[in-house]
Amino acid sequence: MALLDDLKDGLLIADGAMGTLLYSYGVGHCYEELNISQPEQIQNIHQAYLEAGAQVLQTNTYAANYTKLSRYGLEDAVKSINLHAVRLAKETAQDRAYVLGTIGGIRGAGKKAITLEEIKRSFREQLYWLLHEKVDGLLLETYYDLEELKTVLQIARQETTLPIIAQVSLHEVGVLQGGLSLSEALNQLEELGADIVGANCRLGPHHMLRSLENIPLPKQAYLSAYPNASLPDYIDGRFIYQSEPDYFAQQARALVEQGVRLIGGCCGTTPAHIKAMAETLKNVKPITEKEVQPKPIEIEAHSVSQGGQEQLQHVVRRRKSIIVELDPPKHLNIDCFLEGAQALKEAGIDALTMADNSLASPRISNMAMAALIRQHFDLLPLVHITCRDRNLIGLQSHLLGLHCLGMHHVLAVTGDPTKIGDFPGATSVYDLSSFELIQLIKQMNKGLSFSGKPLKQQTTFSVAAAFNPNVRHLERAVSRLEKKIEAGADYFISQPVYDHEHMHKIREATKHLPVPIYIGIMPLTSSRNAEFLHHEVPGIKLTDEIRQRMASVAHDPHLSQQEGISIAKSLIDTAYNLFNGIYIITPFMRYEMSVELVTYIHAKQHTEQERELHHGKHIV
Ligand SMILES: Cc1cc2nc3c(=O)[nH]c(=O)nc-3n(C[C@H](O)[C@H](O)[C@H](O)COP(=O)(O)OP(=O)(O)OC[C@H]3O[C@@H](n4cnc5c(N)ncnc54)[C@H](O)[C@@H]3O)c2cc1C
Ligand code: MET
Ligand SMILES: [Zn+2]
Repeated sequence: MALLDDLKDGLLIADGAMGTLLYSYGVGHCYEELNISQPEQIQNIHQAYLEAGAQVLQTNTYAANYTKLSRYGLEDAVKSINLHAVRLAKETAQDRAYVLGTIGGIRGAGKKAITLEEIKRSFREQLYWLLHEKVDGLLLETYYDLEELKTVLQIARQETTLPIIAQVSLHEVGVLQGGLSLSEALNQLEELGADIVGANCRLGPHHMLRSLENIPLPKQAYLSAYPNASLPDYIDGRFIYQSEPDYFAQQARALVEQGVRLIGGCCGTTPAHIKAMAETLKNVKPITEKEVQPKPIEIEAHSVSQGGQEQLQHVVRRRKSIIVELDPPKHLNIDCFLEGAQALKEAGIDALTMADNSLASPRISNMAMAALIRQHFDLLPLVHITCRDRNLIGLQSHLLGLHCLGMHHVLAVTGDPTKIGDFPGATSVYDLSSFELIQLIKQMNKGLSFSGKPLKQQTTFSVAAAFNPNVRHLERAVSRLEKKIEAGADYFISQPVYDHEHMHKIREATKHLPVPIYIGIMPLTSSRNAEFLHHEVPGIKLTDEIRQRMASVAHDPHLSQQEGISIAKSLIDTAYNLFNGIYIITPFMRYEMSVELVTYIHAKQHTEQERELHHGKHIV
């Protein structure tokens, strides 16, 4: 409790970075493992911070949990790494500094698909050993995801009465990923029992200061800040931070004027920064009152109409609806694509879906082709977006571009692996999973970027997600759909299905879902095509009967195409009675096959309407 007593009417100077300092010395391996293999190196760092004037030291345990250590095969070393870390810091500190057991956020800047259950397990184990070794307090730091920080804070609060410092990290000034204001986040942390609340990392002193300006002093808790030294530069393959200790010290003073009482440094800071800061703050007293002009974060979002365009998920609830996939060409002769789009428009489809480099092979950008078909044929484009080809920056810029072009229908998918495409060595990005991409788009629909920055307008995306029903355990695929709905999916589009019985099973397994499904139908073009799809394309399985039917006409290309159409029609007959949405996938730009199937569906609809009319008349 002494630490908190000291803060009652004074400041506490904390230490600076551990990780980036080790990195600057050339350490390229797990930093926390050095507690065991190079204890003197860690103690030298503690010693240097202590001599610089730090009154609070952090243990070298930022990533010393099961989840992060397992990346180095060190998952069994959680206990020893944490125990050693506390001993090293305490031996150095003696009675001259407090020792905080540090536990870093796991989810990091992108909300990686790691469950809270796993985070809790990892956290509990590390917490146990840090408390066991009698630290003076806990430093929960670098949490970009508030949900994660709140979860672990509650666990820590139950386990100890020691001082707990809870620090978030921000991408943008004053606002958390997801759009919550820093002030509100700190409020919530205080309510959950954090003794000191604040922010660390990511922002240099300038942006940290701007983030803390205009936020009120916490009610009971104290305020902390551990800014980075600067923004990092990338020189000769290494990240370098500007080293300007005097500037850092001046900014630290300004931070104290905003109410900060526990002040240290994060990435890029060194003992020189802490020394300059300690000297500058020597006789400085904390502020006790702060006048704040509350400045609510202006989302300024207003929605933009889609020009009367009804979203597909509503259309398909109301009536039968057909969408057709026609993929952009892999070459620059686009005549055939445009002819196909025109023919499909005339056949009366609801939307044309265009893959995003499907099978991981480059095609003309679907955004460009979408612009062309809208311009030429006033056809509704549905643009697939994969997480494979664009990082978090590229994805957002792509989505903003689509919105500005008036393209509001997207399908959010992971993307086929590059291994199966034309460039098997190409990198795959996967900054986001398909679930996270759906969430991102839905956040943009609220007027916020990934980092919480206001977009000044709400996007109006209607978001489809992928459904692969061709799996052994259908219930598992359905539970993925449920998660996608939770993430915000408005409707589903499925892989092609080639089995009548399975189609009934799919209907049974999905009928409870609150969102509609477009069921996939792809006409086969030949027996070879059928065999390839069956044996080599992930997510597609054909029945023996269908393969035999195609094999029986293998000698004649025309007959093969006819047989393919006839199989597709019979699958449509089944699908038609079970689902309102039909998704036809055009094989090899043979759009005339898709046109024939669309016409077939319309004829069915027509007959049905006639029958209903007739029946109705009869009743009257
Ligand atoms: C309608 C549709 C359109 C598509 N368009 C494109 C496109 O334009 N470009 C492109 O490159 N790819 C496209 N794909 C392929 C798609 O990206 C991959 O097939 C993807 O892995 C499945 O969809 P998802 O991205 O939603 O995956 P998710 O459901 O998020 O699955 C991601 C990972 O989980 C695994 N997984 C999926 N289901 C299960 C399960 N039941 N149990 C355990 N693990 C599972 C998968 O193997 C995958 O590795 C499309 C797929 C569909 C259905
Ligand atoms: N305190 C930790 C360190 O300096 C925080 C790092 S933030 C990525 O290593
Ligand atoms: Zn940092």
